[in-house]
Amino acid sequence: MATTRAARRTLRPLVFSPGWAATVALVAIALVGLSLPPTLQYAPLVASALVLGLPHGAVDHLAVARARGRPPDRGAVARVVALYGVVGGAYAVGWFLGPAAAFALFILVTWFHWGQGDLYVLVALADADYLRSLPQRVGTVVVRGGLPMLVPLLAFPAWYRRVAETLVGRFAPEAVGALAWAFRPDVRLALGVGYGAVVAATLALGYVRADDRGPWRLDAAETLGLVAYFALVPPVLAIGVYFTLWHSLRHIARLLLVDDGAAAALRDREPTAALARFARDAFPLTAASLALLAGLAVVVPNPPATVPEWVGLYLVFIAVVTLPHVVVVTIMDWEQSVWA
Ligand SMILES: CC1=C(/C=C/C(C)=C/C=C/C(C)=C/C=O)C(C)(C)CCC1
Ligand SMILES: [Fe+2]
Repeated sequence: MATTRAARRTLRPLVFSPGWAATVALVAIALVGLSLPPTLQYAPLVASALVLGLPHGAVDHLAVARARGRPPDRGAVARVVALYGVVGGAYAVGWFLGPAAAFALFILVTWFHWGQGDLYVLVALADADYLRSLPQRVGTVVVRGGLPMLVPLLAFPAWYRRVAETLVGRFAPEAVGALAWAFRPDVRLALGVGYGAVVAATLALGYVRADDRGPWRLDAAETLGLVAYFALVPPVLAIGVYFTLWHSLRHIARLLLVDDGAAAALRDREPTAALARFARDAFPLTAASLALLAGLAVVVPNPPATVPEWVGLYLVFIAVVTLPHVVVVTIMDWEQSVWA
């Protein structure tokens, strides 16, 4: 991977510490039995529309060319815009036609995408060379993506169902019934047992194959720490913090490393200058996204009226842009040999 050591060294503490600090703090708060007021629980997800969250995808139009080591020209930008129009547009129509299926797809796509984001960090920033084979890397994606997408279903099924209802309810409230099976205790038990087996097998194989145990220990500590986090912290708060300070921050670090100007700033130990470049690149499409979100609020059958309903609609919007975003990130994975 053609990223210089100096740039990675500047980046590493900035990438890992905020996510760790926030997860440890929220686990501690949960363990002492405190619960944050609902407004505060929604705050990180609301803030993600402006800070880190939405912006992390708003440079996709530049990211593919940069990952290929080329300056993004008009053609490259136009191709990504077309990808968003076609793939995102089709999926948006899908939400109107079959909102329950669209929700299930959202969960599966996020599972893959948040898993692939962590796989990149392990390989590129944490030197996880014990991940030697494709099955191990697939296992790692299943494990890492399952932390935010499956653990809350096991620990907080009522919350999970309520969020599903709020998303699906913008289109057809009764359609959520089609998902009832996923919340049954026997289904959740089976999912939990199967997932636990994949976690144990993936970590055990990594342990055996690790020459240097340091990166493996980091992987295991993050995995088990996030199991505790998603099992104890109420899901809307947990996902909001994870989306911004974990997934998005890590992806932004990846974007800085493929932007020559930002990488040079990182080599000079000027992370603020690197971040300023990112903010400038991300601003136009973040603003455009918020305008599209406002448009979506007008055309859905049941426009949002409360904060949770607005958050539900925001998540539908995120779902729609995440599908093309995953295509972009998967091409980056390919260019950067993340899977092999
Ligand atoms: C809020 C929330 C949920 C779903 C959140 C999702 C699916 C977010 C996806 C965000 C993406 C894909 C961002 C882009 O990278 C759950 C799990 C239903 C549980 C209850 C709280
Ligand atoms: Fe992402």
